[in-house]
Amino acid sequence: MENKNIISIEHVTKRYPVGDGEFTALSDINLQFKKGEFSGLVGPSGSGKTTLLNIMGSLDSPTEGKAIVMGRNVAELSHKESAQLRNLHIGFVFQIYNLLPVYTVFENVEFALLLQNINASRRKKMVMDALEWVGLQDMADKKPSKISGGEGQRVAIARAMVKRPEIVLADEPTANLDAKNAHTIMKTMRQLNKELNTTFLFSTHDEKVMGYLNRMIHLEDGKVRKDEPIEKPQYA
Ligand SMILES: Nc1ncnc2c1ncn2[C@@H]1O[C@H](COP(=O)(O)OP(=O)(O)OP(=O)(O)O)[C@@H](O)[C@H]1O
Repeated sequence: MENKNIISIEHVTKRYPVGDGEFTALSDINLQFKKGEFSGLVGPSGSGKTTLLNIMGSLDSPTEGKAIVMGRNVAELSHKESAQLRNLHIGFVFQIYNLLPVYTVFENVEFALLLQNINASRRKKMVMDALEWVGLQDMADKKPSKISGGEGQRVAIARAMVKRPEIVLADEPTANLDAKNAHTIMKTMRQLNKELNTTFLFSTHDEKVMGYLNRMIHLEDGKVRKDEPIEKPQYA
């Protein structure tokens, strides 16, 4: 996989039915991502960032074109196969996957492993390693209501990373965080990107997030306006 594209988006168009007509959220998008990239989709609200992340995460399919993720065309996968692709290879840091309030931090992270056949002691080690990556090993037994927003977002990163996925998709990961926490979680993800060669792809409006990216893809009205490599990110 080293030099091959881990994600390839080929002529992807996405239309949603609205009333009697349809709305084009993505229009003929072509993008390739290599393993280990740390890149982001940026653009105004409604430009199609989340729609594109959903397609890359095999949560949605294109109306036209192909999304090839780790060599698999997501539109051709059965329900079970796309669930498997997500469970084994893709970590999500999405607002809609908030932490489950009745479970502890440990259990929230462990959930990502329960669909895999991993014994309890190995799971425990993996969860504690993931909590250590984000600096929360001492908070394993707390409930989400007893930790801060920034810590909660770090738990979400641990949950996305615990299975050591090849790809992490993060939709506005710093939303609702103050500057200090935003920098902490971005530094954590950059570190994991370097250490584990995990491919990260963000959707963001946040200048702080942009300051860490090695590549910035500007979306506007569902089209790629600019695809910009960044030699020297501001913070990285
Ligand atoms: N299920 C849907 N049905 C109809 N229109 C939709 C649907 N999902 C998204 N859209 C529309 O597609 C466009 C792109 O939405 P998307 O959420 O991808 O934008 P975004 O760039 O992520 O915006 P934001 O930064 O506000 O999250 C928007 O105009 C949105 O209203």
